[in-house]
Parts: sequence; structure tokens; C-alpha cells
Amino acid sequence: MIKVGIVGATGYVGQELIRILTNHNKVKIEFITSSSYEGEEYNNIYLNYNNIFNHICEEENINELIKKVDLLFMALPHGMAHEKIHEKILNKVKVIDLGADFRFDNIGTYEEYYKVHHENKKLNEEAVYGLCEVYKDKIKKSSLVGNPGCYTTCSILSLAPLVKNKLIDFNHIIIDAKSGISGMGRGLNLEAHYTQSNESIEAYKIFNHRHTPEIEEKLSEIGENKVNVTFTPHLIPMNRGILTTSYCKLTKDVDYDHIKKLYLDYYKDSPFIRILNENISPSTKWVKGSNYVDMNFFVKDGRLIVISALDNLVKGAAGQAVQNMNLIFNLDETTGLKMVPIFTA
Ligand SMILES: NC(=O)C1=CN([C@@H]2O[C@H](COP(=O)(O)OP(=O)(O)OC[C@H]3O[C@@H](n4cnc5c(N)ncnc54)[C@H](OP(=O)(O)O)[C@@H]3O)[C@@H](O)[C@H]2O)C=CC1
Ligand SMILES: CC(=O)N[C@@H](CCC(=O)OP(=O)(O)O)C(=O)O
Repeated sequence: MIKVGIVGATGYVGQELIRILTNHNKVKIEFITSSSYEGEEYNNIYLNYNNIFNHICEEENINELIKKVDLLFMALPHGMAHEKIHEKILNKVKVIDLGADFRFDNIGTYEEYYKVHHENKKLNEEAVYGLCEVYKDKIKKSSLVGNPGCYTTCSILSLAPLVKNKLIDFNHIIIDAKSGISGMGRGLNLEAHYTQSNESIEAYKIFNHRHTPEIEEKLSEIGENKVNVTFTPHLIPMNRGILTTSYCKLTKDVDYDHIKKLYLDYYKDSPFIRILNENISPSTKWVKGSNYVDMNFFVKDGRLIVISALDNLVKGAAGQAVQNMNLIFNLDETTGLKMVPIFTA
């Protein structure tokens, strides 16, 4: 059994980690931590765990707690893990950080966009970007994973086969992205109020969202040339889900079948990528609660639109983290992640 601990277990991502891990037959959750619910039973906070999971939230004493586990999931807000994770911890356990602290190769970009001074630059160099479909071999050998977020996962997976094969103009990529409200986390936030978010859709952080440089850094690496994206996120009134619509200019005269073959080849060893039948448009409702990413393309007159959908809390966070854990521990990457999407009729 792989023994794990979850730091920040009471957040939306922490909750989703527990939901997945309680159904994972190779994992035992040894401890969970919380700063506001120390001493409380988890099933009193999230009532879906009644008679299922009643661990008590412990104080966050990482140096002591790691003695009990093989792997630590960090599900804290950005800007915390880089201070808490150090070399001595990594000598004892593997770490998967679900925040942004270990996602960037260029730490200067992280510091600029997150307004945080990174305390552990050396460790950051050892960290591997946990986008399983692209960096699988590196992840298998890693001790510290920077788990990508929901928008970036959806955006990079949509475009990776195209930039890898240099089939699109690297300077003319527009990503129009939409997210459900749970992407903001569980904390109180005016924008998340029902009266502020219901019956409305709104773009935010236009031209300066912190996921833009992360998407550009990874796509540039995959395409071996600088990639620039115009990324515009929108908040929409639903609980879960990410939908990205990416607009590209083709550099070659190719048709739908050519592009489909390219994606099927690129993702041939990627069990969670589902390329839909021609003309079917991906929707968040068909991936909800699952680790799948649904994708399709539309081609006309040298223009290409790629549409992808995923569940922000699963493939965009906790599911991907478990997929990373499976890779690190040499398990089939789908272990514990084969759940069928929930159709909420
Ligand atoms: N929500 C999403 O769709 C996605 C989120 N992520 C990332 O995952 C991480 C967690 O996100 P999410 O679960 O949504 O966030 P939440 O706000 O829902 O949860 C945050 C967690 O961190 C704990 N926490 C907050 N402040 C502190 C503090 N000062 N000291 C110790 N613990 C603290 C909270 O514990 P408590 O309240 O019990 O003290 C809670 O368990 C973030 O880095 C986020 O960016 C990544 C991809 C998608
Ligand atoms: C709706 C909403 O607010 N979404 C968050 C992103 C959530 C996510 O992807 O988390 P990471 O920042 O860890 O990547 C945002 O736009 O900042």
C-alpha cells in the first residue's frame, strides 16, 4: 500500500483527492491536515463522507507527519508550498504540489506573476511539471511534482500536438477559456456569491492572467520555439468544468482527417484523452467527475478551432495528481481513476 498524507484536505481540491483516494485500492490515507478544522472529523465538514471517511483533521506539522507516509499531497493556496517543502522532506517522501509553486522552469516568471519570493529555487530545479500526457517519463523518475492547474491542463493538451508538429502559427493562438465557480476554491469571495455569478458570464484578468506565461512556457518547450498565446478566462455560472476554445492559423493545407490522425498518434498512450467523432463539440457535462479530457477540431479555410473540456477538480487538479502518483509508484496510470463521468440529468 502507498501511504499518503494530504495537507489542505478541507479545500475543494483536497475533498476531491479524498474522494478519489478512498476508492484507490493501492492507497491508504494516513493523515489529513487543516488550519481551521483541527480536531474535527472530516465527515462533519463534508457530509458526503458519512460512514465512509471520518479521519480527524490534524495540525499541519509536516516534519513529524511525513514519518507516517510515502507521499505528500500539498493542496494549499499558491505561495505556501515553496516555504514548507525542503530537501530533508524530499529525502524521505515524494511530494505532489497542487498549487503553482513548483510549476515554472523560469522562477522569475513565477515571482513576477504570483508576487511571491520563491524560497526554494534549488528544489524548483528538481521539480517536474506533472502534465502526465506530455512528461510521463520524467514524472516516473521524479520526487517533486508541480501539478498543473485546470486552465493550463486544458489549454496545453489542446495545442501540444499542433505545436510539436509545427502545424500552426506560433504567434496567432487565441485561447478562449471558461471555468465553473469551484475553480475559485472554497474560500469566501464576492465574485463567487450566487447573486454575483448566477445568470451572468464575465471575462477576467484580460491579458494578464497568471496561466498565460505557464501555457507559453510549456508550449514553447514542446514546440522548441517561442509560442505566444492570447488567453482570456471567463467565469460562468456552473459548479464544475473547464471548456477551452482555441483559435489557430494553420501553416499547411491540411484537413480534419490529417489533424485527427496527428492527435491520435500524439495521444496513443494517453488513456484519458478522448478525441470525439467528427462534428461533435466537447461539453463539460460529459466529463464531470472524471479524469477524461474530451477534444475535437474544426477546420475551415486555413483556420483551425480546437475545443476541449475537462473537470477542473479532477483532471484539472486531484485526478491528475493521483495519475502522477500512479506514475511515480509504477502503477497503471489509470488505477483508481476509471470512474465514469457523472451525468447529472
Ligand atoms: N479549485 C480548482 O479548480 C483548482 C485549484 N488548484 C489549486 O489547488 C490548490 C487548492 O485549491 P482549492 O482546494 O480550490 O482551494 P480552497 O480554498 O478550497 O482550499 C484551500 C485549502 O488550503 C487550506 N489553507 C488556506 N489557507 C491556509 C493557511 N494560511 N495555512 C494552512 N492552510 C491553509 C484550507 O484549509 P482550512 O480552511 O481548513 O484552514 C484548505 O484546506 C490551490 O493552490 C489552487 O490554485 C489547481 C487546479 C484547480
Ligand atoms: C475560476 C477561477 O478563479 N479559476 C482560477 C484558476 C484555478 C486553477 O486552475 O488553479 P491554479 O491557479 O492552481 O492553476 C483562476 O482563474 O485563478
